[in-house]
Amino acid sequence: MTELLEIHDLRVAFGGREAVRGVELTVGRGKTLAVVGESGCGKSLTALALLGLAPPAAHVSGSATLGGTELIGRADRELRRLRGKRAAMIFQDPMSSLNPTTRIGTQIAEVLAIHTSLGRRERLRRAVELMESVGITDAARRAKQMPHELSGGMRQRVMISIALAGSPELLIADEPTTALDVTVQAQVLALLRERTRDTALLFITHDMGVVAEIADRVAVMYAGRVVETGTVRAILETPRHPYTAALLRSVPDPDRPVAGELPTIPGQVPAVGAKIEGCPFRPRCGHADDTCHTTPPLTGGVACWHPRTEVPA
Ligand SMILES: Nc1ncnc2c1ncn2[C@@H]1O[C@H](COP(=O)(O)OP(=O)(O)OP(=O)(O)O)[C@@H](O)[C@H]1O
Repeated sequence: MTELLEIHDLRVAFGGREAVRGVELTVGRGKTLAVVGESGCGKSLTALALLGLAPPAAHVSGSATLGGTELIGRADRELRRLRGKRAAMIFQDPMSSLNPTTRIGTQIAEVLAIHTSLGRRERLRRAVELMESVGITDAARRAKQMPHELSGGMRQRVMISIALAGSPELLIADEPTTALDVTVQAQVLALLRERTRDTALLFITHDMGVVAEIADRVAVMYAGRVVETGTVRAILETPRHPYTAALLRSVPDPDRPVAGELPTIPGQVPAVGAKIEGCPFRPRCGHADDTCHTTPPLTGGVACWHPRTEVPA
């Protein structure tokens, strides 16, 4: 059976310099895939490219199908129609998506105007209901407030309600809890888990604690490619790619990873557009040998010529 989202050889380049270098990913219906990797490895660009939201200077190629519909190369007009209805996205900073001078309730009602045939009064009533459904207390009063009058956690709840208003098949969340403090982060994650039971979720994060909390499967990205993919359990307990293992090394208990930043790995991620010969992790890898001068394909969930087979102690 085909998966809801199937990404094949996705590439994003700026003036011939590739930032995303042939991403392979799938997300099943109603499943949550966490995409992890160090800053700059192309996580956000991959997500933006799917919905036609990559910067205008970006050249996007390859294939991404949502329920069989090809997204790459589609006209802006068609992608606009698709966004919100079949796929929606929430970002780290809700202020960047909310209109600072419009009341919260009105903004939700505007989205409902696109997705439903409700009249104006019904839309406002439904907006308040949606706010209640994402745990916003005193919603009728808050609906009349401006975005800056709400806390970061409340604003993110509003964004989640807006994103889910059109009942999309796919929700993309790019570091949606990174800017929140730990308690609020846990509440927003719980809400996302609860509200996306029937929605496929592509969740971008650099926080392994969050991965264990939310995902069914994980894709690890490095230098614009997916280098390992597997179930949360397999990735956290028996990482096979040396990069994944390095990311996890400072996590004391794989069953209960600590929340926080990824540990730093000596060396640097190859720059955007840098010529990469063979395995992109080779210069930082303790297991590299001559074989690694040839690019390892992503076979059996891991792109490595020397995948680890042992269970880490
Ligand atoms: N408009 C642009 N022009 C040139 N390069 C860009 C542009 N936008 C992004 N890039 C480059 O593409 C690379 C990948 O960016 P992306 O935001 O996808 O990384 P990321 O993995 O999401 O990182 P982070 O976790 O920091 O958000 C970055 O190194 C960035 O500098």
